[in-house]
Amino acid sequence: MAAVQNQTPILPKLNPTDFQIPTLGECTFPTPPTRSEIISENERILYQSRFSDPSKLNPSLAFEVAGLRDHMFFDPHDINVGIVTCGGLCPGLNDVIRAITYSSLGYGVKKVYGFKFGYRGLSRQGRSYILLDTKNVNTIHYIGGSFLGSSRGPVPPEEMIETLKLLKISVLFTIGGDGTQRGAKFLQDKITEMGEKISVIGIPKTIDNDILYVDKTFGFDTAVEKAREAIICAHVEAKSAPHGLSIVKLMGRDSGFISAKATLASGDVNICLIPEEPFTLEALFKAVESRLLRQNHCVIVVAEGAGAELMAKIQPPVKDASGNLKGGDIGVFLKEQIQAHFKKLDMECTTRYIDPSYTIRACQPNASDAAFCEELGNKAVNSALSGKTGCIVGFWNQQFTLVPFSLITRGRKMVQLDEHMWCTVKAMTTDVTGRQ
Ligand SMILES: Nc1ncnc2c1ncn2[C@@H]1O[C@H](COP(=O)(O)OP(=O)(O)O)[C@@H](O)[C@H]1O
Ligand SMILES: O=P(O)(O)OC[C@H]1O[C@](O)(COP(=O)(O)O)[C@@H](O)[C@@H]1O
Ligand SMILES: [Mg+2]
Repeated sequence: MAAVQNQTPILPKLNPTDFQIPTLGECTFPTPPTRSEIISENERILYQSRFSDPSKLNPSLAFEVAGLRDHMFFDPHDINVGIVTCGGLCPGLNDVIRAITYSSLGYGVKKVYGFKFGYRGLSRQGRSYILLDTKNVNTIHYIGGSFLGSSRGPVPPEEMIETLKLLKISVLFTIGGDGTQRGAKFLQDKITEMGEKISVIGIPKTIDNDILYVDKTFGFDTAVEKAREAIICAHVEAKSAPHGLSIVKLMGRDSGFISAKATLASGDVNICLIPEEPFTLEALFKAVESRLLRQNHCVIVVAEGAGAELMAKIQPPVKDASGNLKGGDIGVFLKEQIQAHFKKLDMECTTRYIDPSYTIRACQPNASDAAFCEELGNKAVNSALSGKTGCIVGFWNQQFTLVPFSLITRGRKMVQLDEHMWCTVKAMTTDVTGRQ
């Protein structure tokens, strides 16, 4: 097998201090009787759970546990909290908003502010919010999207702090992806510099599942489920036409997890293209051609960030408002290139192009994601009341963790070309890297 490239710093040099969560100070308020599990401050979740030599296992490389402590830093009856959702939509946003609202009010928090349209709602010019209560969030989990709206684009941390202080907000929950948590880190650094006692707790959101040190983000399972439905339809279309070719484009700017997982889940994909593994058009044409001649149909799944090097030759990538690089439409490009190729060959190829991107991320979460969101929201509130700050509530080895902003903002999680999941995809599909 050709040497694989490993883009993600999955096992970078980590120090025990990298896992330390900042706290606002001593917890002096006894936690009221609660149904929530009380976490001892010393409990940890090992970073490395798989090993061959136990003597080399370093137990100080471990995550703090998300959840309630026996004492609280904040007296909930004295504080207001805020919630903001930023970046692209993701199934489950409303479920997390609802869980945080219910949990906060359950502890007796005075007011829950929901900021409108991302960080913009915390800015001086665009300041906009609504008070959340059990009535107005009661049924928001029945639908997708964000009840608060979302946006991309920066806001100076000074302006956000001004808003937080004006509304006497002691905790801000930042629901968003890597960009949001970078912004949250910026904000929390400024809060520390100014000596303010405001906690910033992130809840990682992204259908792309590209957050470092988090096994799975909410909405990802739903996105895979929806992507699989699209692939099944694409397969039906391809099989029903002479020399039928279906191309399904899925989201995934830098990481191809949705495409890879949906390929595994459907079993109907013949070629899977992700940003992490370059491919050549020549190898792709050859693979489609031989598949059509042998089996009469072919299904290609392509993540939006795949073939970035090919696309860059046609049109340089542009930046979105948050600074994320976006290339041209790889799905449309492939459709046109393949059609032109078969025209030249004078070979029939009935091409269908399916792009379910926005329908996948705007939908209601599935049951498993909805339950996950409920727990994430509760863990976020519990951790914030315990004086934790500067971290997200993560999920690692089936446990809810606290992961410092400084750790998750080191990069983006990507598919490792030698990991079992991708190797299984490769075994089920045709290689078009041009290396074989
Ligand atoms: N390095 C950064 N510093 C400060 N704010 C950032 C940074 N990166 C992103 N943001 C802000 O976070 C928000 C969401 O980021 P974005 O990348 O669009 O989505 P996501 O959080 O889903 O990755 C935007 O308002 C963006 O301006
Ligand atoms: O149309 P938009 O808002 O730029 O969203 C598209 C982006 O959303 C995503 O699905 C998720 O990205 P974020 O989690 O960073 O918001 C990307 O894969 C995709 O490029
Ligand atoms: Mg992002």
